[in-house]
Amino acid sequence: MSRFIIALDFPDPDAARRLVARLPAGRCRLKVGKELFVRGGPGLVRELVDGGWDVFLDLKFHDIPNTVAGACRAAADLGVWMVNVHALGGSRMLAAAREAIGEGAERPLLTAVTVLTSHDEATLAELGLAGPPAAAVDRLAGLAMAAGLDGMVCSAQEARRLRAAYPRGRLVTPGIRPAGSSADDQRRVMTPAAALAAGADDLVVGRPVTAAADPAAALAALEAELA
Ligand SMILES: O=C(O)c1cc(=O)[nH]c(=O)n1[C@@H]1O[C@H](COP(=O)(O)O)[C@@H](O)[C@H]1O
Repeated sequence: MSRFIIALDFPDPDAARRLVARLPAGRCRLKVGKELFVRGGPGLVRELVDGGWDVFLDLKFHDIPNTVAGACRAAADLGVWMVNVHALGGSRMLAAAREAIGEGAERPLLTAVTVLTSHDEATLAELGLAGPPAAAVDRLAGLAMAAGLDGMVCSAQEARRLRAAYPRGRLVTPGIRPAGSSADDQRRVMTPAAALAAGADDLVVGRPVTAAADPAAALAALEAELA
Protein backbone atom coordinates (compact mmCIF):
# COMPACT_ATOMS: atom_id res chain seq x y z
CA MET A 1 0.00 0.00 0.00
CA SER A 2 1.09 3.53 -0.72
CA ARG A 3 2.91 5.62 1.84
CA PHE A 4 0.99 8.72 0.79
CA ILE A 5 -2.07 10.03 2.61
CA ILE A 6 -3.73 12.89 0.76
CA ALA A 7 -5.24 15.53 3.07
CA LEU A 8 -8.68 16.49 1.77
CA ASP A 9 -8.75 19.98 3.26
CA PHE A 10 -11.67 21.37 1.29
CA PRO A 11 -14.47 23.72 2.34
CA ASP A 12 -16.92 21.89 0.11
CA PRO A 13 -17.62 18.13 0.10
CA ASP A 14 -18.25 18.18 -3.65
CA ALA A 15 -14.81 19.69 -4.25
CA ALA A 16 -13.35 16.83 -2.16
CA ARG A 17 -15.36 14.29 -4.18
CA ARG A 18 -14.07 15.80 -7.44
CA LEU A 19 -10.48 15.58 -6.21
CA VAL A 20 -10.92 11.97 -5.05
CA ALA A 21 -12.31 11.06 -8.47
CA ARG A 22 -9.04 12.27 -9.99
CA LEU A 23 -6.81 10.25 -7.64
CA PRO A 24 -5.57 6.78 -8.58
CA ALA A 25 -7.15 4.19 -6.27
CA GLY A 26 -4.61 2.04 -4.47
CA ARG A 27 -1.81 4.63 -4.78
CA CYS A 28 -2.81 6.74 -1.79
CA ARG A 29 -4.99 6.88 1.27
CA LEU A 30 -7.25 9.81 2.20
CA LYS A 31 -7.37 12.06 5.22
CA VAL A 32 -10.56 13.79 6.35
CA GLY A 33 -9.78 16.61 8.74
CA LYS A 34 -11.79 19.12 10.71
CA GLU A 35 -12.86 21.44 7.90
CA LEU A 36 -14.23 18.74 5.62
CA PHE A 37 -15.74 16.75 8.49
CA VAL A 38 -17.65 19.76 9.78
CA ARG A 39 -18.94 20.41 6.26
CA GLY A 40 -19.51 16.86 5.05
CA GLY A 41 -20.15 14.95 8.27
CA PRO A 42 -19.93 11.24 8.94
CA GLY A 43 -21.95 10.53 5.78
CA LEU A 44 -19.08 11.67 3.63
CA VAL A 45 -16.61 9.58 5.64
CA ARG A 46 -18.84 6.51 5.18
CA GLU A 47 -19.10 7.25 1.48
CA LEU A 48 -15.31 7.26 1.12
CA VAL A 49 -14.93 4.09 3.21
CA ASP A 50 -17.65 2.37 1.17
CA GLY A 51 -15.82 3.50 -1.98
CA GLY A 52 -12.90 1.34 -0.87
CA TRP A 53 -10.62 4.08 0.44
CA ASP A 54 -8.55 3.82 3.60
CA VAL A 55 -9.62 6.91 5.52
CA PHE A 56 -7.60 8.62 8.22
CA LEU A 57 -10.13 10.55 10.33
CA ASP A 58 -7.95 13.39 11.55
CA LEU A 59 -10.05 15.12 14.18
CA LYS A 60 -7.26 15.28 16.78
CA PHE A 61 -9.54 14.60 19.74
CA HIS A 62 -8.49 16.44 22.91
CA ASP A 63 -10.98 16.50 25.79
CA ILE A 64 -11.71 14.73 29.06
CA PRO A 65 -11.13 10.96 28.88
CA ASN A 66 -14.83 9.97 28.78
CA THR A 67 -15.61 12.33 25.92
CA VAL A 68 -12.61 11.28 23.85
CA ALA A 69 -13.41 7.60 24.43
CA GLY A 70 -16.92 8.14 23.05
CA ALA A 71 -15.58 10.01 20.04
CA CYS A 72 -13.08 7.22 19.32
CA ARG A 73 -15.85 4.61 19.51
CA ALA A 74 -17.88 6.66 17.05
CA ALA A 75 -14.89 6.88 14.69
CA ALA A 76 -14.36 3.13 14.90
CA ASP A 77 -18.04 2.59 14.03
CA LEU A 78 -17.47 4.57 10.81
CA GLY A 79 -14.98 1.96 9.64
CA VAL A 80 -12.06 4.34 9.28
CA TRP A 81 -8.53 3.04 8.88
CA MET A 82 -6.95 5.46 11.36
CA VAL A 83 -8.08 8.03 13.91
CA ASN A 84 -6.02 10.37 16.06
CA VAL A 85 -6.00 12.24 19.34
CA HIS A 86 -3.76 14.93 20.85
CA ALA A 87 -1.13 13.49 23.19
CA LEU A 88 -1.46 16.75 25.13
CA GLY A 89 -4.72 15.32 26.48
CA GLY A 90 -2.53 13.31 28.85
CA SER A 91 -2.04 9.69 29.79
CA ARG A 92 -5.54 9.06 31.19
CA MET A 93 -7.15 10.43 28.06
CA LEU A 94 -4.81 8.37 25.85
CA ALA A 95 -5.57 5.17 27.76
CA ALA A 96 -9.31 5.81 27.53
CA ALA A 97 -9.01 6.35 23.77
CA ARG A 98 -7.04 3.17 23.34
CA GLU A 99 -9.54 1.14 25.35
CA ALA A 100 -12.45 2.58 23.35
CA ILE A 101 -10.93 1.52 20.04
CA GLY A 102 -11.07 -2.11 21.14
CA GLU A 103 -9.09 -5.13 20.04
CA GLY A 104 -10.98 -6.31 16.94
CA ALA A 105 -9.04 -7.17 13.80
CA GLU A 106 -10.91 -4.40 11.97
CA ARG A 107 -10.26 -1.74 14.58
CA PRO A 108 -8.78 1.56 13.37
CA LEU A 109 -5.19 2.42 14.09
CA LEU A 110 -4.95 5.00 16.86
CA THR A 111 -2.23 7.61 16.68
CA ALA A 112 -1.42 10.66 18.79
CA VAL A 113 -0.35 14.07 17.58
CA THR A 114 2.76 15.06 19.49
CA VAL A 115 3.69 18.65 18.57
CA LEU A 116 1.97 20.17 15.54
CA THR A 117 4.24 20.75 12.57
CA SER A 118 3.16 24.40 12.52
CA HIS A 119 4.92 24.98 15.88
CA ASP A 120 8.49 26.10 16.35
CA GLU A 121 10.41 26.85 19.53
CA ALA A 122 9.00 30.38 19.79
CA THR A 123 5.33 29.36 19.48
CA LEU A 124 5.83 26.49 21.96
CA ALA A 125 7.38 28.93 24.45
CA GLU A 126 4.18 30.99 24.25
CA LEU A 127 2.36 27.92 25.58
CA GLY A 128 4.77 27.44 28.46
CA LEU A 129 6.52 24.54 26.73
CA ALA A 130 10.03 25.88 26.97
CA GLY A 131 12.84 24.30 25.00
CA PRO A 132 13.20 22.79 21.56
CA PRO A 133 10.14 21.08 20.00
CA ALA A 134 12.07 17.79 20.05
CA ALA A 135 11.97 17.61 23.86
CA ALA A 136 8.19 18.05 23.93
CA VAL A 137 7.80 15.53 21.10
CA ASP A 138 9.82 12.94 23.03
CA ARG A 139 7.78 13.42 26.19
CA LEU A 140 4.44 13.21 24.40
CA ALA A 141 5.49 10.23 22.25
CA GLY A 142 6.46 8.43 25.46
CA LEU A 143 2.97 9.00 26.88
CA ALA A 144 1.31 7.77 23.68
CA MET A 145 3.35 4.60 23.43
CA ALA A 146 2.99 3.83 27.15
CA ALA A 147 -0.79 4.04 26.69
CA GLY A 148 -0.62 1.38 23.98
CA LEU A 149 -1.31 3.57 20.95
CA ASP A 150 -0.19 2.42 17.52
CA GLY A 151 2.01 5.40 16.86
CA MET A 152 2.48 9.11 16.53
CA VAL A 153 1.74 11.97 14.19
CA CYS A 154 4.94 13.98 14.15
CA SER A 155 7.18 16.07 11.95
CA ALA A 156 9.48 13.99 9.76
CA GLN A 157 12.26 16.00 11.38
CA GLU A 158 11.58 14.01 14.56
CA ALA A 159 11.14 10.63 12.84
CA ARG A 160 14.71 9.40 13.17
CA ARG A 161 14.76 9.74 16.94
CA LEU A 162 11.26 8.33 17.41
CA ARG A 163 12.02 5.40 15.09
CA ALA A 164 15.05 4.53 17.21
CA ALA A 165 13.14 4.88 20.48
CA TYR A 166 9.99 3.06 19.30
CA PRO A 167 10.88 0.57 16.56
CA ARG A 168 7.28 -0.63 16.26
CA GLY A 169 5.49 2.73 16.57
CA ARG A 170 3.81 3.87 13.40
CA LEU A 171 5.11 7.29 12.37
CA VAL A 172 2.69 9.45 10.43
CA THR A 173 4.40 12.56 9.14
CA PRO A 174 2.67 15.69 7.80
CA GLY A 175 4.58 18.72 6.59
CA ILE A 176 5.81 16.78 3.56
CA ARG A 177 6.90 18.99 0.70
CA PRO A 178 8.33 18.14 -2.73
CA ALA A 179 11.94 19.24 -3.11
CA GLY A 180 12.09 23.02 -3.66
CA SER A 181 8.40 23.81 -3.03
CA SER A 182 6.73 26.27 -0.63
CA ALA A 183 6.34 25.33 3.04
CA ASP A 184 3.06 27.33 3.23
CA ASP A 185 2.17 27.70 6.95
CA GLN A 186 4.23 24.64 7.97
CA ARG A 187 7.43 25.17 9.96
CA ARG A 188 9.00 21.71 10.30
CA VAL A 189 8.91 20.25 6.76
CA MET A 190 10.77 17.53 4.86
CA THR A 191 10.82 15.94 1.40
CA PRO A 192 9.18 12.51 0.95
CA ALA A 193 12.50 10.72 0.40
CA ALA A 194 14.12 12.32 3.45
CA ALA A 195 11.07 11.48 5.58
CA LEU A 196 11.15 7.81 4.60
CA ALA A 197 14.90 7.66 5.13
CA ALA A 198 14.31 9.04 8.62
CA GLY A 199 11.88 6.19 9.38
CA ALA A 200 8.44 7.64 8.59
CA ASP A 201 5.71 5.12 7.67
CA ASP A 202 3.03 7.41 6.26
CA LEU A 203 3.52 10.69 4.43
CA VAL A 204 0.66 13.19 4.76
CA VAL A 205 0.46 15.59 1.83
CA GLY A 206 -2.19 18.22 1.28
CA ARG A 207 -1.77 21.31 -0.84
CA PRO A 208 1.10 20.06 -3.02
CA VAL A 209 -1.43 17.56 -4.45
CA THR A 210 -4.85 19.09 -3.79
CA ALA A 211 -3.94 22.54 -5.15
CA ALA A 212 -2.11 21.16 -8.19
CA ALA A 213 -3.64 21.63 -11.64
CA ASP A 214 -3.18 17.89 -12.14
CA PRO A 215 -3.38 16.13 -8.74
CA ALA A 216 -2.61 12.67 -10.13
CA ALA A 217 0.52 14.03 -11.82
CA ALA A 218 1.53 15.78 -8.59
CA LEU A 219 1.17 12.47 -6.72
CA ALA A 220 3.16 10.68 -9.42
CA ALA A 221 5.91 13.30 -9.08
CA LEU A 222 6.04 12.67 -5.33
CA GLU A 223 6.22 8.91 -5.95
CA ALA A 224 9.03 9.53 -8.43
CA GLU A 225 11.00 11.29 -5.68
CA LEU A 226 10.96 7.98 -3.82
CA ALA A 227 12.05 5.88 -6.78
O1 LIG B 1 -2.60 15.37 12.17
C1 LIG B 1 -2.24 15.84 11.08
O2 LIG B 1 -2.52 15.27 10.03
C2 LIG B 1 -1.38 17.03 11.11
C3 LIG B 1 -0.57 17.18 12.21
C4 LIG B 1 0.43 18.18 12.20
O3 LIG B 1 1.22 18.30 13.14
N1 LIG B 1 0.55 18.98 11.11
C5 LIG B 1 -0.29 18.87 10.02
O4 LIG B 1 -0.10 19.61 9.04
N2 LIG B 1 -1.30 17.94 10.04
C6 LIG B 1 -2.24 17.86 8.90
O5 LIG B 1 -1.56 17.52 7.69
C7 LIG B 1 -2.09 18.24 6.58
C8 LIG B 1 -0.96 19.01 5.91
O6 LIG B 1 -1.46 19.69 4.79
P1 LIG B 1 -0.48 20.46 3.80
O7 LIG B 1 0.33 21.43 4.62
O8 LIG B 1 -1.43 21.16 2.84
O9 LIG B 1 0.38 19.40 3.14
C9 LIG B 1 -3.21 19.12 7.12
O10 LIG B 1 -4.44 18.45 6.85
C10 LIG B 1 -2.98 19.20 8.62
O11 LIG B 1 -4.18 19.25 9.33
